[in-house]
Amino acid sequence: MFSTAFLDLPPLAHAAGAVTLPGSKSISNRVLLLAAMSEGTTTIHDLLDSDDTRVMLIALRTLGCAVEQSGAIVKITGLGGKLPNDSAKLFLGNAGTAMRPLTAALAVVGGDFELSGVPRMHERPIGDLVDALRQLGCAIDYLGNEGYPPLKLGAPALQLDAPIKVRGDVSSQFLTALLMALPLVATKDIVIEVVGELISRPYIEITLNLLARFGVQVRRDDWERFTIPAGAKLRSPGDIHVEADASSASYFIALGALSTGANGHNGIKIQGVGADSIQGDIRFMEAAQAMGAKIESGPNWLHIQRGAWPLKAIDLDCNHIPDAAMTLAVMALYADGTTNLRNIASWRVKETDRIAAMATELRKLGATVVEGQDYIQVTPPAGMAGWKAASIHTYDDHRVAMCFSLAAFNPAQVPVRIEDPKCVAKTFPDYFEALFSVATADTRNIPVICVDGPTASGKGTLAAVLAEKLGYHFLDSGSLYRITGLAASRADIALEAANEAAIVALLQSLPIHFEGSHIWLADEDVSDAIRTEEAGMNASKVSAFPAVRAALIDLQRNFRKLPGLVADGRDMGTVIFPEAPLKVYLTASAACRAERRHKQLISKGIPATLDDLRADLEARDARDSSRTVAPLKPAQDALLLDNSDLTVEASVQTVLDWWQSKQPF
Ligand SMILES: Nc1ncnc2c1ncn2[C@@H]1O[C@H](COP(=O)(O)OP(=O)(O)OP(=O)(O)O)[C@@H](O)[C@H]1O
Ligand SMILES: Nc1ccn([C@H]2C[C@H](O)[C@@H](COP(=O)(O)O)O2)c(=O)n1
Repeated sequence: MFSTAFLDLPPLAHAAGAVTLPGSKSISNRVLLLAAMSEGTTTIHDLLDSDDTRVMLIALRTLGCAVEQSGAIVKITGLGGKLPNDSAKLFLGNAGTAMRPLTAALAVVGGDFELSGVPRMHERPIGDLVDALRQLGCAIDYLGNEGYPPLKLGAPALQLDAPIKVRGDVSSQFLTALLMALPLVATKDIVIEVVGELISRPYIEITLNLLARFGVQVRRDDWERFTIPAGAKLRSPGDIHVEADASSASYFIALGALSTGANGHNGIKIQGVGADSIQGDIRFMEAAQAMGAKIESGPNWLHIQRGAWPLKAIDLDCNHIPDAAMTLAVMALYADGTTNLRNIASWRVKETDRIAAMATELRKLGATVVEGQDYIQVTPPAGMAGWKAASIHTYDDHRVAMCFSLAAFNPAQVPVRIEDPKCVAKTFPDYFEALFSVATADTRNIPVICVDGPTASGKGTLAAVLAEKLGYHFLDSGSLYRITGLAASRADIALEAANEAAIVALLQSLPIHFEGSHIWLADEDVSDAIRTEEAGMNASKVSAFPAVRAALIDLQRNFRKLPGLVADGRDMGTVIFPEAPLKVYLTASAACRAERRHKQLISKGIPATLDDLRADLEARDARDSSRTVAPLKPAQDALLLDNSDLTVEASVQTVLDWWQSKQPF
């Protein structure tokens, strides 16, 4: 997951390949609650691991439910509707799929409970559910604003005779919550009557479908009256598999519709969900097809290719696909006219006011947007010149972050900044990794920051922090020369010009691989072995051989991958990435560098003297600067930074400021 303050997406060119999507949030949290409240043990496969499922799991454990987790398999020992802990405070983050159903289940079972969430959760209405539960005799008080969480629940005095009326036109989660809770107390037939037109019906279908899997057949009369039969009991189905999330699939369906192929592949294959999914958002497929996507489907998979181009503008009632419809609003940027998405009032009470958020952010990109209480109309930017690079505010809303990533395919090739990318953790923590696994950019558009300079100037330290802050890959090019020197020494090959060809042959056979900050040679972690002063000097010697340098060029350039790269070394800016948009030449006085290296070695328990270290590093710099090929020197367009009197933090901030000054947002 990208936990950076922002993630800059360079203009993306193509996309092709396969993605396996995480489990559905709606199914995951429903299954967790049903499993916890049922009799028997349920083994849940492919459960979504995200913020919203995590708060549900914590809540269930707090209530005394036994939960065993091993990877994507979770085993729940059901409580059969009886809670070992009937007094608890539950924090439910911003998970509507936890807050609403848990409120209903705990209110009917009874106890002393407090349910709260993040500030936005306390702005999301729950009054209609509370009103319905109070009709049943549940004891519920508001601890903050009337109609909103946090809530306090007490012991109920249940009256099950009269039909329970619940509004269906604000959120279908209220009805879902009642449907899942009432089997816990169904000593007689319990009737629920929906007041107002029921929105988001497909989510109710998921609920009914899953209740049936847990042994409860709800009788439905149209979409107005639901009866939980007397004697209904939740019983574990044993094993249950969670489908991949159809709302998450919408981004990759859109991607297939937008992009041309790459690497000899055409289209996007989505694994884990097919056209016969029980999730309502799968009908996003139809909307995407109406806009031009070509879609094939099989058991648990979809394959999407670009069809009509530009996409066709549509006018659609999106009530049945409220979440996935946000993706249509971004696809509308690539359409041949104005797209009108109607009947989406529920967007206003989701993670944020999604109509306002989408309108604001689409306008930043150059679109013309008209918004109403329950609709949004999007007209694409006028021609290439109409597109603007934009920093997209994401409102702590995962779907805003994910759908706006698609704007990076704009024909004007302007970059898009996604603020707070970690908000995708709500449903799809590795969304951007999945995107980068299928998307490609023109290599020249993938940003590289080069940090070159003499020994112990702090290049590695600076470059690693920059990479972490920007979410970029990191290339420690010196490590490649160090490994080469180490391997040659171990093979008893003297580091002399006469052995250049033998050293290159050895280098080409080396099974080097990188894992985070660790470097492996076959199955040996050589991260420490290559860090000695001797290894540094040996690296300097082998790095003077032109054939060794040539053999390492492609390997280094292959580090230039989405979303970007920070590379440190001696010739990053002059030879390996000469067209990099930012080149930093980092220096510090020899005395200062010797002192830093001295401290570094002493702190690792390695004995060293200051004078020897200074002599060594000056000898190394002299060799590195005087060699014939790719000598150490600043690139002509490098910015010089002497950090003798700067802290690491100050150096990092200086370079980040330089980087920001080059961005269009
Ligand atoms: N601005 C700074 N102020 C103080 N100490 C620093 C600064 N930058 C780096 N250091 C420290 O200096 C030491 C050497 O830094 P680092 O290993 O990053 O240098 P380098 O240029 O990558 O070295 P080499 O070329 O040998 O790989 C480290 O202990 C690091 O913490
Ligand atoms: N791009 C590079 C990186 C490193 N080298 C050589 C010269 C250095 O003395 C040696 C070790 O580098 P370090 O790990 O200390 O950064 O490797 C080079 O020639 N070109």
